[in-house]
Amino acid sequence: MVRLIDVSKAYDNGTRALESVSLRIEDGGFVFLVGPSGSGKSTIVKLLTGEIRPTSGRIMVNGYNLNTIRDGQIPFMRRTLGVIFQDFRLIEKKTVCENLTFAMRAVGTSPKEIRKRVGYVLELVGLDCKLSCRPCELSGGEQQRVAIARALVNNPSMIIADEPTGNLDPTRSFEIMLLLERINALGTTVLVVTHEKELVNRFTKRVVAIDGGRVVSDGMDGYYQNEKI
Ligand SMILES: Nc1ncnc2c1ncn2[C@@H]1O[C@H](COP(=O)(O)OP(=O)(O)OP(=O)(O)O)[C@@H](O)[C@H]1O
Repeated sequence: MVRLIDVSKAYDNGTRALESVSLRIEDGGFVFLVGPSGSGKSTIVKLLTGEIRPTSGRIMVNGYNLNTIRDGQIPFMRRTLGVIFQDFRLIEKKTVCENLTFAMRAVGTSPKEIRKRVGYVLELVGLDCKLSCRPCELSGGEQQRVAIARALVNNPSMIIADEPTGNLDPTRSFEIMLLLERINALGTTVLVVTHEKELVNRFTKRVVAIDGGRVVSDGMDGYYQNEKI
């Protein structure tokens, strides 16, 4: 479970990125986080991953209190999260299989478990036939599916997808959202940051909208309630 309680963030140059944000995402939830450019979406993601600390307020992520967490515990907290970015961030010189294996070796998984899990996640994202390809041999949508598979290999409780469809055409974007919906149905909590209004409107999901660093709406309607956003 994720909780932000009255969280504010001012950067070193004085920019007030978030003002008293409170947000709760239950285990197994699916949430779209939407808002215009500069509204504070990435700041929320960075706070959740422990990349930055809040100026005030409390943050809990999957059982870790980020206000009191020791530096040595941050890698363990991060293992509860799988993060996906707009630009995929795959290792270009490695094959699909090696990209996934690398992420699992980094946390000390046994070779037997790696083989089993890599096969499972690649089948889940529909890329089991591409395991020997390098990223440059794949389409944008396929590369994003590899990035999703990599985020899933270590079995995180939650996937955070930061503009996962920003580089994809509408059909591929919809397929990626369907895949994230399927992953959510299998039990993983999903937070998707996006500005793609049409895409959000195709799903009936909780939509949290932020503007000027504040939560301006939070509802299950599956559409932007605030026309300005
Ligand atoms: N490292 C930083 N130092 C100073 N100000 C920052 C920093 N990072 C972000 N900001 C400012 O904080 C505010 C929120 O930025 P943030 O990146 O969270 O917005 P966003 O909603 O993710 O925007 P976008 O959709 O364009 O990525 C903006 O005013 C931005 O200029």
